[in-house]
Order: sequence, then structure tokens, then C-alpha cells
Amino acid sequence: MDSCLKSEPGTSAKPLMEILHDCADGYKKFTALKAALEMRVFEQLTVPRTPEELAETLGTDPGLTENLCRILVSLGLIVREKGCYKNSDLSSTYLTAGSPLHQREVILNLANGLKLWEQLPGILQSGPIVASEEQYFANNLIHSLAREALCGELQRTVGLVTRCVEFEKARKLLDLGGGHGLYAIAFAAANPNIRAYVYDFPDVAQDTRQYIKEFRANRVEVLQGNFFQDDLAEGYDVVFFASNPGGKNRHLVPKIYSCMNEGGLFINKHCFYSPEEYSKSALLDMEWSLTGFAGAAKENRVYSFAGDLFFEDYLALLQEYFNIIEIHQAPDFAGYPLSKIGDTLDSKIIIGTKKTGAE
Ligand SMILES: C[S@@+](CC[C@H](N)C(=O)[O-])C[C@H]1O[C@@H](n2cnc3c(N)ncnc32)[C@H](O)[C@@H]1O
Repeated sequence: MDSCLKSEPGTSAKPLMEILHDCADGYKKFTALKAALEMRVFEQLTVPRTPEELAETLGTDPGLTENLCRILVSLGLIVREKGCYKNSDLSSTYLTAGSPLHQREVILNLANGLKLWEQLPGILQSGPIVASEEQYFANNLIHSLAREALCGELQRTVGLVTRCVEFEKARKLLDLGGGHGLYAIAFAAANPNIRAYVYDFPDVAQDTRQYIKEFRANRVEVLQGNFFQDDLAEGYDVVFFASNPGGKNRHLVPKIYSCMNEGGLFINKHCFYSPEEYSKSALLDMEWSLTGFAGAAKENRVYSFAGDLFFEDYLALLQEYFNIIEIHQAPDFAGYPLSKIGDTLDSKIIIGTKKTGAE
């Protein structure tokens, strides 16, 4: 015991302290950012204010408010000029409630995810927190995905599809498991002849309608159902299928094929695995495994479900039904590695046209 007081440890504590520093630093920054959002600091700082003015408007302690402002300056979220604070371009664009690009839902979703992590010891003992698939999606996740997609991934993805000649000729589009429906909304906006249908669970429909209203998309409608069990209707010239359970499942391929017109365009946008691939991220695998669906069984790697095919096998299956015209890798379209869903993780976009007589 005494030797512990006299000599330094044989193993340096530096790597451990670095881990702890990163943990504490990230947590404090996140908490400060979330507090600023909750207190509506960014709404107040659309005009320059002194710390005293800001504290008075918010009803907060002036000294602590100044501390918060200094943290936000260090993060590049506000700037200080002539004794006043005001929003930076970053926060004006992404953190003020009036902006269509605001990321409040993404931050809320990250906070919800961290609350789940706090339950990790119990989850390790008793297994994932299970909800119905419908309940799982009918929370803030849809809004978080929507706002995050608007940061660039949606525009890049839509750009890759709309340049296809088949898209120009299309009249009827299905956004399968479309959730927020922003992809359908953007596709309809890009082609005035398109009527688009967002297919999702009934519980998600009201959220989808909210986005249809926000973007005044009068050629976009909602279809309610469970694509594993229900009919998809028919006559689609384009089917867009992104980030869904079933996105790598063999049983949905013939079903999608049957709902399309000859020569129609099928776009599959998912995160695939190859047989030799063990994991894409240990942290994301754990986050994925904290919750389960009653309905589509998750596997313990991020974005994996029971019955998923590996990329090569899924592509071979698709080739029986579609002529594959383009495959895009994540850097061509994906967003930034930010939240648990919507990151770059080897996602691919596969674009094919419907073959004749593959039934
Ligand atoms: C991760 S979100 C993806 C939303 C959108 N496609 C995107 O890429 O941002 C998955 C969506 O698929 C829907 N979904 C999942 N399983 C479904 C099923 N069996 N039938 C219909 N919709 C389903 C969920 O409700 C959710 O809105």
C-alpha cells in the first residue's frame, strides 16, 4: 500500500484520463447546447444582446448566462462583438425554431438515446426494451430523420434519382416506409407530373401529413399499411425504399416488383454488410441493441434484421427482377456521421429498372 504513495504507477493513467476527459467534455458540451435550446437562447440572439439583456429576457442568472454564452462561443454557435452576443451562421441556420433546417429534433433524439444508455446495466441483464414496430417509429425519430436528411443527404439522394430518364417519364411514385415523406415530397416537387404516395404505419400518418402541409405538397398522399403483411397497390413508375426493416429482405423484392409498371425505377437505399464484416461500430451496435421491435426482429449489429441478405446476395436477387443501372456509395450522397440513424456507415443506393416477365 505504501509503495502506492511513494512511486508512480508502473502503468500510465494517461490513456484512461484521456478517455474520461473526452467523456466529460462531450457530455458538458451536449448539456450546454441542450440547455441553450430549451431556454430558447438562439431565438433571443437573432439580434445582438449583452449578457445582461439576455439574462433579463430569459429570466436567468446573469453570471451563469455569461458562462453559457462563453461555452457557445467556444463551440462556434454564437459570436461576441462589441460586448454583445449574437447567433453565428451555423446556429441561425440549424438551431433557431423559425428555420426549416432546424435540428432541434435531432438533438432531442440524441438526448432520448442517451437516456436509454443510462439504463444499460438493466438492459444487459434483462434484454432490450421492446416496443411494437409502430410505437418505435411513431415518436420523435421520424422528425429527427426528417430534419437531419434536409442537411444535404436528401438533396443529394434526390439529385441522383431525378437525373434518370425513367424519372422524367414517371407519373406515380411510392415512398415505401417513407415516414416523414420528405423524399416523396422532394420527388414530387422535382417532377410536376408525379403523384407520390407515402406508405407507412397508420400511427405515422399524422406526422407525414404535417410535412405534406409544411411543404405545401398537394400531389403527395398517405397510404397506411404494413408492407410485410398488406398490399402495396400497383401501377407505380418509381418505388423509393430507404432505411427500412425489410430493405435487405428477400421476401419484399417480388412484392415490390409486382406493384411496379414495366421499366419502372426501383431505388433501394440501405446500409449493407458483406459476409466477412463483423461490425461497423461497436457503439452503434450497442445503441441498436438497446431497443427491440415486436414485429421485425433486430439482429445485434446496427441496421440488421433477421432474414437480411448480405449485399452481394441481395444484389444477385435484385438482378433477377431488375436491370441494375447505378450503384452509389455513401460518400456520393450520405450525410455527416452525426446521429444514430442517418450516418454514412457504408450505405448504398441501388437503382434498377423493372425487367419484363421476371415473376
Ligand atoms: C428509419 S424510417 C425511414 C424513413 C425514410 N424512408 C427515410 O429514409 O428517412 C423507417 C420508416 O419505415 C416505417 N416502417 C417500418 N416498418 C414498416 C412496415 N412493416 N410497414 C410500413 N412502414 C414501416 C417506419 O414507420 C418508419 O417511418
